[in-house]
Amino acid sequence: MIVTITPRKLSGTIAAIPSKSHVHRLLICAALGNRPATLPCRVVSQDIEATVRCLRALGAGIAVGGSVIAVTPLDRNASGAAELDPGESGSTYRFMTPLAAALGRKARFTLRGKLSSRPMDDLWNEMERHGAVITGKGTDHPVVEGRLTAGRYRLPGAVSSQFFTGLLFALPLLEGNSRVLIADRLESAGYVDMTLAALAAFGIAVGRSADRFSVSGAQRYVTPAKLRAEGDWSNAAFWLCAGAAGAKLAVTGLTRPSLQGDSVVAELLRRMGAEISIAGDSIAAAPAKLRETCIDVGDTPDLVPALAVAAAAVKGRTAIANVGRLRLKESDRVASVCGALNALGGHAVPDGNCILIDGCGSLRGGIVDACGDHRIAMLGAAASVLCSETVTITGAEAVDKSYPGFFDDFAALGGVVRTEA
Ligand SMILES: O=C(O)C1=C[C@@H](OP(=O)(O)O)[C@@H](O)[C@H](O)C1
Ligand SMILES: C=C(OP(=O)(O)O)C(=O)O
Repeated sequence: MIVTITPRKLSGTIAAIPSKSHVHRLLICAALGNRPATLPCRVVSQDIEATVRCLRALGAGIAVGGSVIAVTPLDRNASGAAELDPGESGSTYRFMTPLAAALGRKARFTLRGKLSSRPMDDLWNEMERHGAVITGKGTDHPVVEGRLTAGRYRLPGAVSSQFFTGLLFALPLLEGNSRVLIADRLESAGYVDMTLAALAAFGIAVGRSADRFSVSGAQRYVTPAKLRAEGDWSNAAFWLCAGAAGAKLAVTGLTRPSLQGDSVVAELLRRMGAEISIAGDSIAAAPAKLRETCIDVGDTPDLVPALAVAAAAVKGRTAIANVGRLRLKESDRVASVCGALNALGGHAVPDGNCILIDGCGSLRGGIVDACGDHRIAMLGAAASVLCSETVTITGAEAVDKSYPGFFDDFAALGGVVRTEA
């Protein structure tokens, strides 16, 4: 799909969609829980559909409809091979791999897009040391068999926090006690904190110290009375950064303090000089004279495409530091973020472990290739608030991965959007 945007001043308020990271976690816990549960979820993205599909394949009963996802827990004693299709969702894939092995299920995966080239080796190595047999590595159809055993796991902290989250869902189901050691600094740590909070809500205890997680075996997931996912700060960041860059935009339904590390975006924009106002669960961002900053995104990699829009509005340099792991996402986001900004007349370059953005307060317009990446498509649209000419986004359907109604919301804010097949 090709989307062409004619620049307009945007204004208005958007209701945050449910956090996909939080919904993944609540669905997995509910599928392992002790009774049926319902989760309000008014927007079901492709990634959420992926988790629903995989949990169904493992035997959970899941009905999606009427802004609610109803979950009947899976039968832990089910056996036989399961066909798991995580689509392009890295979270789903890395959460399901140890979970299927903990349940002793043979899992045949079908991976799509770039997913087979995203890192898995460190997780697989540890799983193989603990009872799993994995074939078809590096293909779109890896197969995981064998039953995972408890013990001492050791993983690098600077590849993907999703390895830790996957193990933390799985290890409480095993017979013995386990430890998961963090080989170096854990990046994207906020996502693991979100996992621990979801587990705690289901009565699962995990010990946490600076360099390890301790997990007792034979724990039971006990479904709480009410499930509710927070509003999605990662996607709200596009509206807030577009607001800081040149529109007055507000997002409602954002929890504070939040389980999501990406909620730091409000603070980061304030540091850049944007006018951020907070009233209850509503956050508004308005342009002001933005200043040069250096932002470390080791814990919040998904914010970079949105922050790049705010950085283009600064008259001066923004250094976005600790970006190495952005190369491991749906696209190489170091290249695709720079490519998108530069295609619109901006100045962004990779510099070691940084992206340097030299803004001049405005952009020209041009053609942005979404590179099969939802967050790059959203970057293109949000950046149009700074453009004097049209912005064309090729592969714009990528937004469906996390935010299917993105262009409807953009139009609701006064955006002028033309769509071609
Ligand atoms: O656990 C999660 O929900 C996520 C963790 C992060 O991945 P990494 O831990 O690989 O950085 C993030 O980029 C991804 O979009 C969602
Ligand atoms: C990287 C992302 O997701 P995942 O890793 O789940 O594919 C994302 O949503 O930006």
